[in-house]
Amino acid sequence: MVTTHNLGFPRIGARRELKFALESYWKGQSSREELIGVGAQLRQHHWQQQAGLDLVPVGDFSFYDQVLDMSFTLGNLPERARDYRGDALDNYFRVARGRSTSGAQEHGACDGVQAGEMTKWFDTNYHYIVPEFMADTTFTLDASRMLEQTHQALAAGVKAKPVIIGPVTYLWLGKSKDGSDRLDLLERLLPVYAQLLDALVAAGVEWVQIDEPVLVTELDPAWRHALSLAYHRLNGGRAKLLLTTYFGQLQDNLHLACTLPVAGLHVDAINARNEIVTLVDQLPSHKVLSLGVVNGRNIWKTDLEATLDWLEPLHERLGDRLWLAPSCSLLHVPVDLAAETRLDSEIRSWLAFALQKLDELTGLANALNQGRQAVHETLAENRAAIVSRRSSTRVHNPAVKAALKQLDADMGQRRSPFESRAILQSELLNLPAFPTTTIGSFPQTAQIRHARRQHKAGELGDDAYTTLMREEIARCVREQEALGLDVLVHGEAERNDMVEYFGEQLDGYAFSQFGWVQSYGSRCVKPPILFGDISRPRPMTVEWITYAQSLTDKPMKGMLTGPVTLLNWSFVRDDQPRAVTCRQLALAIRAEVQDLERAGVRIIQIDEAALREGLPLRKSQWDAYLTWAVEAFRIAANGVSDTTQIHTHMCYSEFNDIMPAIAAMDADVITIETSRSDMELLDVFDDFQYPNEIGPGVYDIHSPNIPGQEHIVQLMRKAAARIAPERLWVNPDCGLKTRQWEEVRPALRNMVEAARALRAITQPGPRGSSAERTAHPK
Ligand SMILES: Nc1nc2c(c(=O)[nH]1)N[C@@H](CNc1ccc(C(=O)N[C@@H](CCC(=O)N[C@@H](CCC(=O)N[C@@H](CCC(=O)O)C(=O)O)C(=O)O)C(=O)O)cc1)CN2
Ligand code: MET
Ligand SMILES: [Zn+2]
Repeated sequence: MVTTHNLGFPRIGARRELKFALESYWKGQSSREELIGVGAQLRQHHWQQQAGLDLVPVGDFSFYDQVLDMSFTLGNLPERARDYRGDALDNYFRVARGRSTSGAQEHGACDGVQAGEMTKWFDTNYHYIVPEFMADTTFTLDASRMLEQTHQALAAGVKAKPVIIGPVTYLWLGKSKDGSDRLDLLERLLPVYAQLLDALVAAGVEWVQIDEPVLVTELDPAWRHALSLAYHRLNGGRAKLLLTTYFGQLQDNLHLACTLPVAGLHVDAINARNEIVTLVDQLPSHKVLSLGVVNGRNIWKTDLEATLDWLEPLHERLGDRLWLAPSCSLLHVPVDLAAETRLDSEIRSWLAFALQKLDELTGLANALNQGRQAVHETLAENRAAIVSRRSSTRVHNPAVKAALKQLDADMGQRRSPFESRAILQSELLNLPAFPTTTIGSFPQTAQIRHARRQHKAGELGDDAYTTLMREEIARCVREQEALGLDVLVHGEAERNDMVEYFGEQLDGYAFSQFGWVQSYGSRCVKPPILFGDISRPRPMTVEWITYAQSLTDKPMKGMLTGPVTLLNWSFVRDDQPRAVTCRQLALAIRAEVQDLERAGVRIIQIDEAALREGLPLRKSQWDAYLTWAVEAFRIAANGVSDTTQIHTHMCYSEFNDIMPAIAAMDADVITIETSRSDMELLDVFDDFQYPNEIGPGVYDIHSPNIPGQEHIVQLMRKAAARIAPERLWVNPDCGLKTRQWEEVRPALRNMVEAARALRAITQPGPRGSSAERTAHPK
């Protein structure tokens, strides 16, 4: 019999129950017990929903992040959080979210602490809390969370398979704080893992899923050796280990993955389909092979018959050793398609969310165990959906395909080089030195969200909604004028999200009502569903921006999301290369850029926050990706005259290995995150002689702390030591939507004051002047 199992279930809840419970607890509106109760109920419910499987994941639930959970399990708290005497859950949230000292003083305790760094989980839009290491880091087991959840599951009759992050991936995900080698900690880490595995077996489980997704990345010999050492050491215990990889191919780690001494191996059979036959050949005959045959990263139905055509011969060879699962944890997809009553029924028939994906898995297993005849109805229904999607006129739009054919290289080319553009733009815009601006969004207040919800529910008419949003924009403009900012934004009040908002307005996109996916902590996104050829039926932002511009004499930035970010943060079609989809998006955004220019908008920002995120996990594939991604941005951005200033924004700062691509985007101004790194990350712009203008973030918007004016001046002076001052802008790290006005106001006031102070102490040359001295990289 084929065994079915799942690698992880979306824990936020079908109605985001966990999000609301967390936020209410954080605001002090509900008790610790209530929060813990919601967690227990969600787990129970999710196990019930997975009861049709042979093995169900346990320990995949988390109150904030599974990597932070692992840090607590291993006793690896950041030094600054170690001797906290308060409640353990409270300490966990302190590390996850940070706590400002000023806030703490209100409670009469000094429990302020800096948040752990957050970074993206492989190539997903999920963000984890980075483990921190030092040469003297030691580990001690705290198995309480894993054991409680395991006991809860076993008591409820769940066929529990605990899930943990493997030791090598755990080290790989973390950062050394003192420059020491993380791998030196492996010897200290392994005994704690051995204890944890023993404790789980003692609790009554047979299998443990141990995730080592590092196996799909390029590993140097030291990391491969670490894997070998780790699993030879852990092999002595009684737990049956299912070594689990996902998100890619094993390639040159394939042999290693096959030979590590474990009881079973899980691989992503969506991304690594071409490796499976080799794997079956090489895998020792006592091992189980779990194939991830249902895509855990998208929302399309699996082609069941094609999958069976491929699986049946493998089943014949492997027999009971064959297990089936989704390709990765279902954390990255929404819970239940059944809730989506408003989706167009044709499009809906093509989709599968987490619960539907598990049904597909059971269907496949039944077909293998009992023959296709046993599930012929399921197969017929599935076939109809697959055929309908393949041939639907909703998917294919000849006009879009024709426009794509018309694309030529000139479309991605500005008319003049940056040096000439900078001079023209500076004459026209007449900005002071160190111009101040923000990244786009201002606080999304409860009133704004509430109004949008009422509008969506039909309780608030279009006109009333527009009026409310205009009022919010007007308020935002007034606030910025009062602060004395130089380049204003409209504040993005009318946008639910920077990606979904555009998805809702483009043809070729569908969107769900409840398709939430966790992005970090309690924050979720509802990725729109890109199912067909993309076109823009009408301008999307022009009215809002021209309204905002009409309220002020200061320049108003147009604000768009770029094609690469729309692609990477949507669920996209799998029936054509991503590069092609991206080019279609680029054409739609290009038309919007040109409409904004025509409407008199002189500065247009095109956010590419997810450009780096889309980098393939293997460096050998970076060039190909960057080539089409940069080309798409250039098509979107460069259809304007020299006098229009193009900005782009990226909310990260590690550009070291992609600098030529960043320069090739040729944006007039790029705003980036740098405040936490003390401007050191600008070295690469200096080394590379990046020629265009840069706004290094001086205000860490992820922290509740308000940056002082002095601090900002210091940061900017450090920036000016690396970048010619006439090419510098002053701005926050990212948008302000998750912050409160009470925090934003004083922070921006200090930022504007800092820019004024800078102007008094530094007199930069005219804009465009230093650019002439540096060679253009292309
Ligand atoms: N797509 C995307 N990815 C991204 C980012 C991003 O901004 N967008 N930023 C980076 C960090 N990730 C983030 C992800 C989400 C949020 C965020 O703020 N999400 C919001 C939801 C945003 C949203 O879509 N809001 C909707 C729905 C709001 C809502 O929940 N309304 C309530 C009702 C409220 C009321 O009636 O008062 C409801 O429907 O129940 C809207 O504004 O319309 C949240 O989780 O709280 C922030 C950062 C990286 N990845
Ligand atoms: N313009 C967007 C904002 O300010 C950019 C965000 S990048 C995640 O929110
Ligand atoms: Zn950002």
